Amino acid sequence: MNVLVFDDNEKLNEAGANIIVSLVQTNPRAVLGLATGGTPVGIYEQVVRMYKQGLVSFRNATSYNLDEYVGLPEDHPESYHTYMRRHLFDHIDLPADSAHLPNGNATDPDAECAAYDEMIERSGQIDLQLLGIGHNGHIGFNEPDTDLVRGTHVVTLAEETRKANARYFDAIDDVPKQAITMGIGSILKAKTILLVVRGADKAEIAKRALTGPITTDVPASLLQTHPRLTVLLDRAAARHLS
Ligand SMILES: O=P(O)(O)OC[C@H]1O[C@](O)(CO)[C@@H](O)[C@@H]1O
Repeated sequence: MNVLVFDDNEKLNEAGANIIVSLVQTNPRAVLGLATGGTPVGIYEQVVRMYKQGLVSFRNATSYNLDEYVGLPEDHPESYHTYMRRHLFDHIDLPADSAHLPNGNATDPDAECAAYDEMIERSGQIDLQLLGIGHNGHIGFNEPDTDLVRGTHVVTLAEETRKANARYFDAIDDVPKQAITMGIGSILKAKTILLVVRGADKAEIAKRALTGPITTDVPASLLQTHPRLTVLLDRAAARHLS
């Protein structure tokens, strides 16, 4: 595990963006696993800046997002489809048909999940999976549980997750109760993983995830088993790590 701690969030964003951009520069056909939430916004800003400087092209790349809410229209301002367009896809040359997110409005969600896994498989697996972490240790929307699911699946969101994400909606009742998420197995199959953790409110879970026991109670703790994991933390999130 390669752990890097930053005093300055801009430097963290640049480091994260550099990892993504360097991968696509050396492998223009790279398969990127992308994340949403507050955590990666600054990294996407830096990726867009580097793209606009002509340093990289995503023309031949492919992306798969971790998750999408169930039942939210694709063009809802808080859908992850909209998020990705707003923060990244509208600003780079990644072809629209190469940018994949689960369809949270599929009439047959199980078939949608199976098809999503098959597509990732056909792309030859994810080269770099970008991840944030929930306060309860979720990655993607894999919530703490007695068992974790290997592939893409429909998940019922933990109340804590709905409360955390309520800041983006008018009211907590508007936050969807379910999502489609890539499973822990799909995440761990990525060739490299880039976990980003920011803020004092994530310090406790960062410590549990990175140094605590490997347990389904903290899904992110399974990342300790990955041979090529890089973690970027700001100083506040790293304060319980020695
Ligand atoms: O970055 P945030 O907004 O704290 O969210 C943490 C994680 O939870 C999710 O919202 C669920 O996938 C991720 O997008 C994110 O990485």
